[in-house]
Amino acid sequence: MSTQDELKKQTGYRAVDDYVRSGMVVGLGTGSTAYYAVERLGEKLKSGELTDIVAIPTSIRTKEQAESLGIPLVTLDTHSKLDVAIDGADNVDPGFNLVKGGGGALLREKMVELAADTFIVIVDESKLCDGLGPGFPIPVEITPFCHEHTIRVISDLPSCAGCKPVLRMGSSSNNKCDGDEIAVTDNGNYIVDLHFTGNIKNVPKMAADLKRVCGVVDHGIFSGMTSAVICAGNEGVTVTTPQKKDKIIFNVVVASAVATSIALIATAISRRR
Ligand SMILES: O=C[C@H](O)[C@H](O)[C@H](O)COP(=O)(O)O
Repeated sequence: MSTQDELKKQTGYRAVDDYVRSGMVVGLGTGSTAYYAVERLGEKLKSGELTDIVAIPTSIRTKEQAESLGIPLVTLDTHSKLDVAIDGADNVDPGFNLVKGGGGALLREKMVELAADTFIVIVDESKLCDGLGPGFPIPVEITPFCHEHTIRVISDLPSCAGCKPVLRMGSSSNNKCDGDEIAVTDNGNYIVDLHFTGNIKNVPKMAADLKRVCGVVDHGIFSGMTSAVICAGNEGVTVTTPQKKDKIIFNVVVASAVATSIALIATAISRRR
């Protein structure tokens, strides 16, 4: 197993160990990192450490893996609310915005993960970035009908200015666009990968603009959804939550406000003397 796979395994196992309890409805992500969370869940069900679990897979690949491990599966049609969903990501920025869909599963992932009370993102440290855009192209799932027109409409959006749209070829589960055939998602759609050379200036605006294009089914920007990021690196595994980060920022702001006030009072006192 490569070092990167070892890190992926650490995050996948940690997510199941920390966040999955007996009796839960669990969303199963897609990709080489989520693979290990599914593996761990199967292992714990088999050993009896976890019982009474049902899971919702986010792709045909994950469904097949879960079935092979004997994990009981349901769908959003019968279970509209999940306790927890665990999935990888292609990029994570400091504001917990994600790029997903490198494996072509973004639509089912977003549907399932939006329905979860807690959404745990599992990544190795190579996925962390300063800003979305240059690190990984933004996948957009579009209908096959007149897809060239839809791609033109997307590239004409002011919020997508400067992006290079590339229709995904070959397998939907890589963003390399190799192969002679257009890649088709589990939902029968195409994917266009938007390549940016610099950081996207206004991620929420771009996400909203993309969503409004008729012909776009959904996009791979997942904002405001993350409950925690479990990240494995050479230094170990860290768990970061938006609340924890806000608290740190708040503490820094309060500390600097207190320091400024003390300095002002000290200056005022020394002037009086
Ligand atoms: O469509 C695929 C998903 O969004 C994956 O979660 C994402 O591409 C990360 O996959 P991996 O863990 O294989 O890097």
